[in-house]
Amino acid sequence: MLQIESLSLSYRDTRVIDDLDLSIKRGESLAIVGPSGAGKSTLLSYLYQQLKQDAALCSQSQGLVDGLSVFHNVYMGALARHSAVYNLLNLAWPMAGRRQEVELLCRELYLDAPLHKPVSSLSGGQRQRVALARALYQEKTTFIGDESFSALDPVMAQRLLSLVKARHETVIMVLHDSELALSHFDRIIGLSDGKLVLDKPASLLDGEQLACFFDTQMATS
Ligand SMILES: Nc1ncnc2c1ncn2[C@@H]1O[C@H](COP(=O)(O)OP(=O)(O)OP(=O)(O)O)[C@@H](O)[C@H]1O
Repeated sequence: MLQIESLSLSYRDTRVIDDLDLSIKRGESLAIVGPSGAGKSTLLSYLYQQLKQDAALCSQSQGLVDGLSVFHNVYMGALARHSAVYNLLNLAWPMAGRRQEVELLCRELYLDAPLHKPVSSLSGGQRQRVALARALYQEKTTFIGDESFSALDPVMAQRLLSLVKARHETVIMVLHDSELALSHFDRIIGLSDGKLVLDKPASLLDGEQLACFFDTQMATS
């Protein structure tokens, strides 16, 4: 699906991704781990740029429009699937079918906030689920997520990850949770200072081998 060779990325004079080789196969679930500043988000946005025709991105910054409702924010995921006129009409006067779709999706994500509520009044975990719903509503074959579950408890994170995997052929995610990476992903890659220092099937790894890729575990070890 994607083959990257000798990739280097910089911000001004600072090298953030350094001489990285990576291939990703269709159908894989790939977790990206690494301490803060290792270059995970930079690599993820590069992957999205390469795959965006078929991929939905759920980024760390979320990109929600605070003044707009849950419905409007989620519906934005479908803008590319409809004509401009249809979108304008539907954003002004939401159609029953679209409302039902968004409502059902929110229910599947255990998001109990009313659809008309502005996202500015939601909790961090609710906002994260609105961003997730918008990405799922794009109905792409690949999901690219940057710490998409960081504001949720581990049980909820596992439920939502299962849902994301059921709806996408390929899943690529930056994770800050070694349990989740080990239990739900086929393959784990680890970054350190912009270099790819780990690339193994999750079945060959354990929590101890991953500890150095997580800031909290580094701080407590
Ligand atoms: N827009 C930017 N301008 C300048 N430097 C940046 C920018 N974005 C990221 N960087 C730098 O690039 C490096 C890697 O950042 P990146 O966000 O990719 O790391 P990360 O592994 O995702 O970190 P975190 O886990 O904290 O989100 C960091 O040193 C960061 O300061």
